[in-house]
Order: sequence, then C-alpha cells, then structure tokens
Amino acid sequence: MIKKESEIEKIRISGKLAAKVLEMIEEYVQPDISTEELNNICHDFINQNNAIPACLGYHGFPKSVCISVNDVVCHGIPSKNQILKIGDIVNIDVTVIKDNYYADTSKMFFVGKTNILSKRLCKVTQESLYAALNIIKSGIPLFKIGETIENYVENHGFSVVKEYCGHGIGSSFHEEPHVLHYKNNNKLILKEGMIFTIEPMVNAGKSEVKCMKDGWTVKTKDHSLSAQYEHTILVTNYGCDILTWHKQDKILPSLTTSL
Ligand SMILES: CCc1ccsc1-c1ccc(O)c(O)c1
Ligand SMILES: [Mn+2]
Ligand SMILES: [Mn+2]
Ligand SMILES: [Mn+2]
Repeated sequence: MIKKESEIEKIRISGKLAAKVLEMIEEYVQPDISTEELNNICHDFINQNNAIPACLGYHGFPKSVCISVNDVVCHGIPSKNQILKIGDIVNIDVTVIKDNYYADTSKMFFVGKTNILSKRLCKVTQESLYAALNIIKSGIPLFKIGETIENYVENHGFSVVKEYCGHGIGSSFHEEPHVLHYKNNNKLILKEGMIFTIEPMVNAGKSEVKCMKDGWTVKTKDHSLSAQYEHTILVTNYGCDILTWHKQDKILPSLTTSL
C-alpha cells in the first residue's frame, strides 16, 4: 500500500497526463457532440502521449473513458447515439496507464447554460471532495474521509452513493484500501506514501442506484441528477499532494494542513 519514491515519481507523471486529458477535452464538450466522439478524442490524446486508456477492456468495458450524463451516476458507455444538449451535466472519468503506472481522475462539465440545481449539485460534490482532501495527512484514520464527505453532502441536502468507493492505485487500477465516501469505522491509519483515489458520487435526490441492462450504466433510482469528482492523491506528512490536479481545480495542487 505504501509506494517507493521511484513509483511515486511514475504515478506523478501518469497523474499529470490524466489531468491533461480533462483539460484538453473541455473545449469539445459542447451541444451536438456525441459521447462517442468525446471518447475517441480522449483515446487518441492518450495514445499520442504514449499511454494506454485503462478502462478499455477492463472487466470487458467497451470504451476508453466513462462518460456519465445527468442521472447517470457512473460507468456511462460513450455512444454515437448519445448527443449532448444544452443543460446537460457530464462526468468524464479518465484512467491512464503510462510506463506501467495508473492514475485516475474525473470531473463534471456543463453543456452550455445549466440550471441552478445542476450547478449547486456539482459545486457541493466538488466541495465535498475538497473537504476530504483538506483533512488528509499521515496519522489520521481512513474513516475520517467518509465522515467528512457524508457530513458535507447531507448538510447540503444531497445524498452519497454507497455502492462505489475510492481505491488504492499504482501498478494496478484497484488496490487496497477501499475508500468509502460515507460514515464507516475503518481505522486504518493513513501513512506517507499511500496513493489512492477519492471519488464521491452525489445524488440530488435519494442515494439508491440501479444498473441498466447493458451491465454498465448506473443510474439514480429516482431519476435525480448525479455528480462525481475524482482525484488520485498521495498522502504526505503535511497533508496530501493532488497528483491529478488540473487548472480548472479550485484548490491548490499541494495541500498543507491548516495549522
Ligand atoms: C470502466 C472502468 C470500470 C469498470 C469496472 S469499475 C470501473 C471504474 C470506472 C471508473 C473509476 O474511477 C474506477 O475506479 C473504476
Ligand atoms: Mn475514475
Ligand atoms: Mn476510480
Ligand atoms: Mn451524472
């Protein structure tokens, strides 16, 4: 679970590339583009950077990135029949493998003008991730992450999806620990050199989700909107480094704990 310095350096490089994919794709997220086209632009960019899209073929997933629109919670399959329209909220989830090391990140994009609820849901979801990032440092127990996220989300009237969690990452896509986004009693103490993702999925309505017949697409049961933000982070003794920090982020790339 604790990475060597040489591994951390490689994951930093993968993290910068994964973040660059989300920076690159932003200008293409417009009305009338298909999610298949967005997938292909990401796929080509990843290949041009001598890396591999980790989602393609992972447990049989058919595309290179996950694109989840509106009430899709996660694992949305890019499709030529899915055309973005004004008001949509879109999560693009990118995992790259570069020099055998993984990094995983996602964020929300707005298609043209979106309504107040969409904006508030995305803002609260991103802020819940940031609230967790701000308490992370070596020595704290893992459960503090889920407690911080769930409290923040519930205090703003939304709900946290419980079926999916963050995860250790490095030379494989999913490693220990499982990082729950809600209250739990995992007393594992965070240590310098641990690298994992935090990726809260937040629903505007109830937390329940359902998987579609395609075996992948996860939607909210009550058809309410859902948002997600994900970063790959490194635990340090002063806080955490955000290895997938990108320029649209509203938080500093290398956090120090508030004294
Ligand atoms: C499509 C990739 C995939 C397949 C099964 S779970 C999964 C996935 C997608 C996004 C993630 O951030 C993640 O950690 C896993
Ligand atoms: Mn991801
Ligand atoms: Mn992930
Ligand atoms: Mn969604």
